[in-house]
Amino acid sequence: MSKVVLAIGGNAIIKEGQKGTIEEQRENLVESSAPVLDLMEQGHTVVITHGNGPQVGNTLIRGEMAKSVIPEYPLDVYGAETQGNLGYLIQQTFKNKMAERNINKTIATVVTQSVVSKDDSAFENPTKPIGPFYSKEDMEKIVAERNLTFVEDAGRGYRRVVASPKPVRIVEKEAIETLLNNGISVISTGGGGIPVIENNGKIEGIEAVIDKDFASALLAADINADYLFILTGVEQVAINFGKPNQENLLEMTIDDALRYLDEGQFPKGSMGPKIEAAILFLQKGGKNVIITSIDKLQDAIEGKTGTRIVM
Ligand SMILES: Nc1ncnc2c1ncn2[C@@H]1O[C@H](COP(=O)(O)OP(=O)(O)O)[C@@H](O)[C@H]1O
Ligand SMILES: NC(=O)OP(=O)(O)O
Repeated sequence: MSKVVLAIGGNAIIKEGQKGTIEEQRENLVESSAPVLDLMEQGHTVVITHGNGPQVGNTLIRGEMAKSVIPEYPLDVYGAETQGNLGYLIQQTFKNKMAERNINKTIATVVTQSVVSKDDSAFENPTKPIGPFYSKEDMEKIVAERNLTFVEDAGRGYRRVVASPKPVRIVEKEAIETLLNNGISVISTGGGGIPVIENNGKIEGIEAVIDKDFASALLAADINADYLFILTGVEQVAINFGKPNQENLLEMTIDDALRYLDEGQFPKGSMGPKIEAAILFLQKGGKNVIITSIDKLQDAIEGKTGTRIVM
């Protein structure tokens, strides 16, 4: 049986147009659980990683709005909060659904740190969209008052951006492997892992939000996963996305992917990092990497849909 890493987008847990209540997130996770449980039932070893873009942005706003009453925390600590919060929601929702289906397995969350380089140029050039989507008008009001950077995010509105350095090492890799080797399903590397740097032999947090697709690719390669699934809001990657001549792709070579990236087919804040993460996994020796939506997981594993990136 295969070892499968499933990277679930933060935007699948808080969907477009939703406010992000706990009820909404639980409901979205219930919906997401069935295809994952199918894989567990088939005997695959499952690692769930997840995004936190909407959630960490919301937590940041909560901290900023409450700062006259209670201390603000740095962004890495807010990232840790989202790992706990989402890990809890995922493990509880999935465990309840597993009980309904008599799947007798343990599922547990690992608070995960990802080492980044303090010299990463991303610290000078924020690109990671987090938090809610704003209209142009609302975004301009915020920018007039505060020195924040926003980008237009894949036609869905404007979002605040923060630094997103590349992960270079997953600190808790051995703990994750030990759990998997003992039959425990793992939720880890949430939000790409809590960003930390190495300083004189010690690790310490740094303010950023890591792209969960890069961190998932790194983890998947490190634990020799057979499959990396990057699960998002679309069934397939497309060229000319959203245009009348949109063409969905079942397979794409690395060369094609690099050419399309150059042409701007895959935006930096949304599909771009997923394609780059898929390439990273293959370059690190990974074999199967597929981008699809969670409801199409089974069809994608059978090669019927999704977009498979190949050497
Ligand atoms: N070329 C493309 N093909 C398919 N989807 C695209 C493309 N370009 C942009 N997108 C958009 O990017 C989204 C995925 O990015 P995002 O929502 O940020 O990811 P996540 O699911 O990790 O939160 C898709 O749901 C789609 O709306
Ligand atoms: N951290 C991260 O990549 O989150 P999203 O997938 O929600 O953008």
